Amino acid sequence: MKVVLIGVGQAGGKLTQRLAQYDQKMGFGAVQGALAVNSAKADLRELDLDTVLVGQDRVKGHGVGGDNELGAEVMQSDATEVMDALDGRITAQAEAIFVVAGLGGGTGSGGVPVLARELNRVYQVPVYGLGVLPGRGEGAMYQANAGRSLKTLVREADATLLIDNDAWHTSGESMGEAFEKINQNIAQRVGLLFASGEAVEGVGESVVDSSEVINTLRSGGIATLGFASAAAAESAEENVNAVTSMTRKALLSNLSLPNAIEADSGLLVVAGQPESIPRKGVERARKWVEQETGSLQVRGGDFPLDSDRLAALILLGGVERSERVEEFLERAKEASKQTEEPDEDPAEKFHNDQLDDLI
Ligand SMILES: Nc1nc2c(ncn2[C@@H]2O[C@H](COP(=O)(O)OP(=O)(O)OP(=O)(O)O)[C@@H](O)[C@H]2O)c(=O)[nH]1
Repeated sequence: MKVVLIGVGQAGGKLTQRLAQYDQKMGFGAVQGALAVNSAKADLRELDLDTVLVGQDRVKGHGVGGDNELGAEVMQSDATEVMDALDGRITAQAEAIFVVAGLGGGTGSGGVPVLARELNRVYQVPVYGLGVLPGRGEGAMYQANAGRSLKTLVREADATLLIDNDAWHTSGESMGEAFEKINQNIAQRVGLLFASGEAVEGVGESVVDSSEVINTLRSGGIATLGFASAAAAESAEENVNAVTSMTRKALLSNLSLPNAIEADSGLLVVAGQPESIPRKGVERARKWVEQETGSLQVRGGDFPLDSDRLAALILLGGVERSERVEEFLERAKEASKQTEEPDEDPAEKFHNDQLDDLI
């Protein structure tokens, strides 16, 4: 899938750079363009990407200090500059645009929903969010910001792929130490998702194509991505168990939003040398994903990759009913009460007024 990436805020910029580098290193050619937008000049200077500084008149290049309402305002005021910088990058080949941000901060949190809305107005291709949720150990401001940002981004983007900062967090490790590992995990699995569906010479009909990624995300809402890999034996027959067991691992213990298994739609991609991918194993694993997710729309396909390993990539769409999302929204609502005036409305569901929309 040919994509254009726009990273907003510090985490958004870093992740966009990692994704572009991974795509280049692997020679996939899926990332067609990448841009970083921030209100903090110093964060942009560290990136090896084209950049746009927003909000200079309001914050003088110093960032919005975690104020995501201000983040949304500066993005709105400077939306024309950002859209101008994108001109010519979103070519006829681009199949999707991803706006990338840590949802707990200020610039990215406030800026991405605004940018998603602007992009959706102008471009025909789907606009997806790639959002990072703060870990449980991060402060109330991060949780509250992320709650409002997520709620608004889900409304404005065609779908939002979520990464939970606790997903690969091991005990004893600080959040800062964990970032490197998390970013690497994100670059690999999201990079493989972008690349699956790229045209490959002499492909068979079981090879996945970009429309399957787009169809899986068509239900909108929140999406998650699972990944696992295993050593491959040479013949496909010997790899049936490897495919089913790595599919189990990808879904049950390695989702970017852990335990968000109940889904509207799914896509299982098995990557590896084409002759080592067992048809029977992929079909068996795909059926198993259908049972586990309760979705009757689980697609399956191969991704030919020159590697001595096999990998399973599982994209799930429409996972917003999951406990993990509810648990996060509860946390965000509690944090909003702490950081703002108390709110007496006890409504508990996602589509309520307790977490105000940002825009
Ligand atoms: N996974 C990951 N998360 C990060 C990284 N850097 C920051 N975050 C998370 O992103 C949130 C903070 O967002 P930032 O991107 O730092 O903030 P910002 O958008 O630049 O906003 P301001 O600094 O307030 O202008 C927090 O929840 C962090 O946990 C990173 O490199 N990787």
